[in-house]
Amino acid sequence: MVSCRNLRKRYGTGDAAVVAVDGVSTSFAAGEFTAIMGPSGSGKTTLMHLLAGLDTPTEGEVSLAGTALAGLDDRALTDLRRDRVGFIFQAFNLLPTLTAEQNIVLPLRLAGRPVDRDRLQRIAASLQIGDRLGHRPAELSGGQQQRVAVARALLTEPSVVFADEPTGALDIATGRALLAGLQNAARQASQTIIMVTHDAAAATYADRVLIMADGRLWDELRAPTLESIMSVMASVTVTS
Ligand SMILES: Nc1ncnc2c1ncn2[C@@H]1O[C@H](COP(=O)(O)OP(=O)(O)OP(=O)(O)O)[C@@H](O)[C@H]1O
Repeated sequence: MVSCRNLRKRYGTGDAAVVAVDGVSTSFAAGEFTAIMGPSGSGKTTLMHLLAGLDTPTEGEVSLAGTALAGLDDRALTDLRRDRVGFIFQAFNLLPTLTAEQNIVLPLRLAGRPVDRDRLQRIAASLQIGDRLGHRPAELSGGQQQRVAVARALLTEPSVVFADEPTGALDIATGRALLAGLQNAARQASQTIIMVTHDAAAATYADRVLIMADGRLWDELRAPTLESIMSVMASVTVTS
């Protein structure tokens, strides 16, 4: 569903240049839930942005939902993202003048697609924001805003969902509900989930964990457990 080959991203030039992603090749199957882990600065967010077409690689290729991103103009890329991709990022990008519910249904409205009210209610209830739907973002806590962004990403049933630290601002119970929701989206709706996290407990919800170090893939775990993740993370050495 998503794949990349020899992906490289360099920021800046000369002495100030930073190679954030340094030759990554991997793929993410339909219905697979992958967590990306690694030390701060190891390139996790940059890799995710490249895979999502939010940033352009210095070298290498990305294919998203069967389409090579390099061949797309801005308009085609925007259409592909709107139709096939959901985002759960740290910046929730909620529109301040709209209510939570209006924010959640906005992508469907923009695409001219009908809103399944039952599904909306189910997703909102599972994320524990069912009683906050009439509120504007400024009237919601950070964690509630995050869950509104998650509901917005899941409602359209995109083929691929990118999540950047989705449990960061949540209490443990709500975080688990969110992770179980992502796991269900992968298992039941065959959505491909790609999640960056620092939280090993969160990563155990994934089918596999990619561990990055210095912009490269350091290791890959299938059917990860807390123990196996902690063990690999402890083995990561950072050279720069
Ligand atoms: N726009 C940018 N311009 C210059 N350097 C950047 C830019 N974005 C990221 N970097 C650098 O690229 C490297 C990888 O950053 P990235 O944000 O991908 O890491 P990360 O693993 O997601 O880190 P964290 O866990 O701290 O969020 C870092 O050294 C960072 O300083």
